[in-house]
Amino acid sequence: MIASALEFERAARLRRELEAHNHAYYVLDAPTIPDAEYDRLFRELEALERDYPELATPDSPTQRVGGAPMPELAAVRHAVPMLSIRTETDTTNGGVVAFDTRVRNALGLGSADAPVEYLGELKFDGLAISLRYEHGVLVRAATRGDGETGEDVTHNVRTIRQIPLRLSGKPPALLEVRGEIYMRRDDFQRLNARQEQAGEKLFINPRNTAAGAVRQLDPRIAAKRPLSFFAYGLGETGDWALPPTQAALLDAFAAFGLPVCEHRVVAVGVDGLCEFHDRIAALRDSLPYDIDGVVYKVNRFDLQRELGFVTREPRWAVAHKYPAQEEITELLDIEVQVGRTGALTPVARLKPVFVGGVTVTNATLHNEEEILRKGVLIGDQVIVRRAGDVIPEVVGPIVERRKGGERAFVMPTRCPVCASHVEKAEDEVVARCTGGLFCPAQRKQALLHFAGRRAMDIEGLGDKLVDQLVEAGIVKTPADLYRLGVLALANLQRMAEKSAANLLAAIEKSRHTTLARFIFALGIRNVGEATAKDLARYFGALDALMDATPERLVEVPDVGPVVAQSIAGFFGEAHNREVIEQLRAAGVTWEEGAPAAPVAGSASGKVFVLTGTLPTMSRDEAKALIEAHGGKVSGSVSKKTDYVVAGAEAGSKLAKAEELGVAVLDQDGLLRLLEQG
Ligand SMILES: NC(=O)c1ccc[n+]([C@@H]2O[C@H](COP(=O)([O-])OP(=O)(O)OC[C@H]3O[C@@H](n4cnc5c(N)ncnc54)[C@H](O)[C@@H]3O)[C@@H](O)[C@H]2O)c1
Ligand SMILES: [Zn+2]
Repeated sequence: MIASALEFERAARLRRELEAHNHAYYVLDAPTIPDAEYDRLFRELEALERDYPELATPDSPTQRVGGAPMPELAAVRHAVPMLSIRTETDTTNGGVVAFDTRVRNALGLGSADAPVEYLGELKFDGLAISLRYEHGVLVRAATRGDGETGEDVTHNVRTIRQIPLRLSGKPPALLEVRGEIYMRRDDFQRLNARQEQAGEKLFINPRNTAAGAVRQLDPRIAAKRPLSFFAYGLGETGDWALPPTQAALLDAFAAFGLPVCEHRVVAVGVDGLCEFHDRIAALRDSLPYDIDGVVYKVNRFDLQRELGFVTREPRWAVAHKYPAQEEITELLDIEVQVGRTGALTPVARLKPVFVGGVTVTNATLHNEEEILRKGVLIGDQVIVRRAGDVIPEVVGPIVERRKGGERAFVMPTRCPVCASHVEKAEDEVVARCTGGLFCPAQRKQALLHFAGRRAMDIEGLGDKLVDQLVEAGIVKTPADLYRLGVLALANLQRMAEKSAANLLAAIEKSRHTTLARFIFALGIRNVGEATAKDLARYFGALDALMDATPERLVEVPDVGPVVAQSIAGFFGEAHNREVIEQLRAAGVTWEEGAPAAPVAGSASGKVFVLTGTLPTMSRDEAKALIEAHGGKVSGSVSKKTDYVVAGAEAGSKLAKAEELGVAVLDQDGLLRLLEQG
């Protein structure tokens, strides 16, 4: 066949694209498409070049390994080139049969000859490295580069604890060990958690993070990235009398103190390889690191030598890949889910995609900031990753594939479940629905909290019962509890008449409570039992609390701006007020008193901060004394602080007071002030 202009152009285009992807992957360590997509393009070009040999060029990506070395790093020539491995595309056992047949034919074996012995290994998803040991001492580490010339990365590799600087046992005078540097999945997650905390860019996946770390110019950066290593092959070996097989070589490596993966098996013929393939496939998710497949190698070195090489790969090895852990799909929409505590979580709705062995249709995006950080737009082509038993995630968009119709996600200002307003505290990343008492998404949580022992104390209203009551639609808000009858309860599964009567009695008993318990029972965010008590004491009556402004609320002892905002936000939501009215109408009562008389004491209206150890008073005693004189004690020093009371070993708060010019008192000074006013 003669290639038409169409095929000619397609091949040229594929070469250009693959070239650009090689650069992004091998040189920048920042690929923009998943490996699976790259492999599809690569195979398309291979097929074109096979069908139309005149399209093949000597510089085609199908003819070469890796990418150009970085000029900033010193070049290292590999005496024994670092090759690629042919990937068997047939994902069934056909691939194994084809490989075994090729090997047998090349070795001139007939059907009467014994099956070939192979070594099955894992195909680690990391970065190939060549370690040169002279007289047992690590003298140089080099990347693969373009296979002929790599980069000197000794300075970084020395920081990897798993790579011995000196071999143990009786190593030969010269030994080049080849292997894979990779990052464990848990190390990767911890690293990203640290990045997130520091507000820094998240890494995409373990492979590119490992490769990026090894190719840093500054070894201090590499030292901070937790890297691991497995040895699996040989470069230059001088006059070392080689072990006879790959299996024996790996044992020798282990004896030298080099890490060797435990999952390796001598497999006899096609059946042995298939068994290994299936066993590892079942194990893959539970391995602590990513693998993209298994590798089969002819075990005997004399046979390997006989088989030799083609352009970029040995004839004696083949890789069998597993389903990709990263794939491309379309981000159809971003929906918002409301959790039990009212947290709003954006969830990516994806065009179904097969990745990591399962079909994925949605993935969490955690929060709004995460979406901004990843830069994904609704309608984008995105990379989806599912590795191990980690939940699927959207890695990022493929920006080059945007068509212009994509749109940004906007966090709703109303809860998508109950339409209450949504609030996001200044120092929080999570947005929340404020309709705690009313929101169906938060119903179960709200009821359980309401019925809790330290709240309304409704005995017998636990997890299972709340589930049933909510799922049967019998109870929607706490107020509905007080309208329950025996009839409704009798319809529930496994509810005996006796326990129904007991529950109703417990509900009845809870009808009369205290204001503090009632406030706590409402489940206002950041309002615990102690704060509820303070609020009850300070305001005396519920209406006064409900109408208090944030400015007024911060006057309550121990209530800061964040708590004040939660309280005001909660009562600002009309739905919550409705439920409170219903509770009152249902006969829930408590004693109300007068608001705590503002203590017209000597410290009235003044804000104090306590720090260090006072000579005779505990911190609680000092606080009680200040409050008894009408003062307020706050936890941190600001411009609003009137006095800092400093004892022995006062720390940063004292320094801050001095910096802001706030008056500083010792214990005597405090006592004098409170006495005299
Ligand atoms: N996403 C992109 O843009 C992009 C671009 C270029 C390459 N790639 C990916 O890179 C890979 C191609 O690179 P390649 O030429 O290195 O081929 P390869 O990764 O498929 O196979 C060769 C490599 O396998 C590794 N390996 C792991 N375990 C091994 C073992 N037990 N024994 C021997 N070797 C082992 C070695 O590092 C070796 O260099 C493909 O997976 C491709 O998808 C992706
Ligand atoms: Zn809601």
